[in-house]
Amino acid sequence: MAVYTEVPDDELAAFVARYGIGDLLAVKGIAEGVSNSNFLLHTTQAFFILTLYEERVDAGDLPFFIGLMEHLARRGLICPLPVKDRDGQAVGQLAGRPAAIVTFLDGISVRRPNVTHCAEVGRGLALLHQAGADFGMERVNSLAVPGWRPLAEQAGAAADTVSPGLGRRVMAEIEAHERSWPQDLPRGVIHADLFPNNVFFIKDRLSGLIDFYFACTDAFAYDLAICLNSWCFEADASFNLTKGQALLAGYESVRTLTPAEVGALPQLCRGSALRFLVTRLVDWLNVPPGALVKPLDPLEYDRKLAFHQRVTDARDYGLKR
Ligand SMILES: Nc1ncnc2c1ncn2[C@@H]1O[C@H](COP(=O)(O)OP(=O)(O)O)[C@@H](O)[C@H]1O
Ligand SMILES: N[C@@H](CCOP(=O)(O)O)C(=O)O
Repeated sequence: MAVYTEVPDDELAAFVARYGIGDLLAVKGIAEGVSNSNFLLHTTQAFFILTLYEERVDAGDLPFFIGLMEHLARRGLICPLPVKDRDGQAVGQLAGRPAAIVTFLDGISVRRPNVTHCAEVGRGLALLHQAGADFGMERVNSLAVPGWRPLAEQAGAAADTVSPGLGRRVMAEIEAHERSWPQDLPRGVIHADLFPNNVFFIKDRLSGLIDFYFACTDAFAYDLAICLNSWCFEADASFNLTKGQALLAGYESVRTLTPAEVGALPQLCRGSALRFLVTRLVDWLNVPPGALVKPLDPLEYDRKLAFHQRVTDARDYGLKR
């Protein structure tokens, strides 16, 4: 359960009162998520989500995240809308942390996506890329290639306690990407963490996207690679080509990939598997004492990486050309 920060009742009541969202009827810590502390608020008006931003989120980035959700909502994308307090501010301080309240989205996330879900998320991702096109702000991706080595170094020799030889495998992979990461691909606002837990469905139709706290300015095809990794593998680490085909076709029903993006896709998939391998590895080795959180398995991404290392052509992911 991701609740790192406990909030005293009186502080919470005073915080909520600033937002004019009715009186608090109930509050529950939310079990899902690993990055921030999230609470479901039930007030006399509606349900809301309260997020306390934890260490991984730089407070200086909050105007980008908040502004992005407002922008995407204006462009018709269904995503949480930050609520403003009586001074017109979306971000306040609660229990010593920056905190915000956003609207609650209906729908449920799926644990085992089917082919229809994959097609829907591909289409949704492309719509997000389009909707972000005229968002005026930029944010550097702090978890792009230059961010991987410091994380691997932080894990250090302890990586091999998770799996023998893991530290060496990760370093070799980082060096390969540092030498040859594709440049000049079409770029713009990307979600950068559009995993199944961050996408809601109602009856197999995508109903909303959440968790924009890794969003940044980077290559669109890298975002697509993150989705291929998180939506199209089976539990036994085999890649499901039908799901890959559906996800890519869903994406291209809105935005056609350029030849450069198609050519780069295998390396982008490899790199994005590595990105989640290294962040999970560091989290696995550093669970904060007392935090109610279950770290995610880094080796799931080690197995996915092994698959990508054998791929040479975007057709291996289901691209039809
Ligand atoms: N706007 C929202 N509407 C409905 N549920 C939400 C919303 N935001 C978050 N949640 C719930 O909270 C969980 C954790 O949120 P998430 O943003 O993924 O946290 P984290 O930033 O820790 O990853 C989600 O899986 C979902 O169940
Ligand atoms: N999606 C990442 C972890 C980030 O978790 P979230 O709860 O912020 O979506 C992973 O699977 O490693």
